[in-house]
Amino acid sequence: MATVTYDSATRIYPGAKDPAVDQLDIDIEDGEFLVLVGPSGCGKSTSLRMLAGLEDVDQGSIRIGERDVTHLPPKDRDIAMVFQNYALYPHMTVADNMGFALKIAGVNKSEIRQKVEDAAKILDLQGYLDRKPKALSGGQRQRVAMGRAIVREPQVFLMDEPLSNLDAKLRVQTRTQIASLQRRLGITTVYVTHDQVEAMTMGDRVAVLKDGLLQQVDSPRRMYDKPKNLFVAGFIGSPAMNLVEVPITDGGVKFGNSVVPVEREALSGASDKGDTTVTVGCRPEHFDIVNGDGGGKLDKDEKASKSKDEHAGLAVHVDVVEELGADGYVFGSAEIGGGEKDLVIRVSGREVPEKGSTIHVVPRAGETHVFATSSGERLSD
Ligand SMILES: Nc1ncnc2c1ncn2[C@@H]1O[C@H](COP(=O)(O)OP(=O)(O)OP(=O)(O)O)[C@@H](O)[C@H]1O
Repeated sequence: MATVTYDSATRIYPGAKDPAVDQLDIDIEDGEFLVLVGPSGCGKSTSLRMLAGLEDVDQGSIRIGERDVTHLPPKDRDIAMVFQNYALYPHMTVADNMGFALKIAGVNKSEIRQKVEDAAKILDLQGYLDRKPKALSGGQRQRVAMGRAIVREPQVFLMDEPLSNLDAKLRVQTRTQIASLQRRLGITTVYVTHDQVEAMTMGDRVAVLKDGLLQQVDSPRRMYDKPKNLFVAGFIGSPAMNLVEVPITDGGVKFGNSVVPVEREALSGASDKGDTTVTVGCRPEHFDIVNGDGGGKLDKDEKASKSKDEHAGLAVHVDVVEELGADGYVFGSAEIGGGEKDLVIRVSGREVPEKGSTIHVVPRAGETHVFATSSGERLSD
């Protein structure tokens, strides 16, 4: 087991103008499950391949534990990689596939057999050791690829989209299995995915990349609750956070009729930069329906007592309703900051409003986010 340190690690592909990975700094703890996530082309595979030794590091360095591995060949790094396509040898049995790296390393036959059987037990592959990969399901092949990594008992696991060839249901099952297996083995793991749900459900911490630049590295909870900038706010969460540009006014920031508290210094910081607007964010589940229309949450007495709030509510015209069973999502539009803005609002699956109706909502106190419109940086706490 070991820590992994990216220290200003940079990769510039020959002939490229901009770095594919630009001064990446991440300290990964011993035994940690770190997920690299971001849109296509953001540099996550390159970052992983730099750690694997499959891509040059042009500036900066990478360490595994105390060892500087920046210029070591892959075989000397004590890592095991699980690829997207599994890269199993079709002519070898499952057992031979799993034990191949140990055979090359000169480990004796009985020890290899023991390690393969131990890994097969963990992965529920005992009954398949004599089969060839073509006689396995996608999920079983994926487990063989995992098994091949496990038998090597490496210091670090590297995984590049290992679930992308599985269907949606199996992907959900397998991600839970991989996450719990990793926790059991306690081996430091770096995992690449473009799927933010996968990132949030599997990682101890998540690192979001964009255009080769690290945007934020944090626990899934913090990433969701306190996105550092507009990009992370829009990327993490599904459906995405509602982000609306509104004018800066003296009393703070107005979202419909609700005033969103922002520290005075943060606002003056934004206006010092010449910004006349800020961007306010509110997640779909952080709106309260205040008039009961369509929301139906409030009984008559409550409605009467809430009558004051009705005036505070933002009128949202319901364009489309997506019913997902437990939840429903209202896709609507509202007038905010002098313009018509699209909004997504989560409602209870049993109380979805009619398409074409109007509901009134207020962003829940303490659940709004404020970002500088020009730089995208977070202004609110
Ligand atoms: N061998 C290469 N030669 C030149 N440019 C490359 C090479 N490999 C990747 N790139 C470029 O580097 C950038 C980062 O690529 P990378 O594969 O790391 O992205 P990614 O985030 O893993 O994307 P994806 O999710 O699509 O796999 C991209 O702009 C890509 O076009």
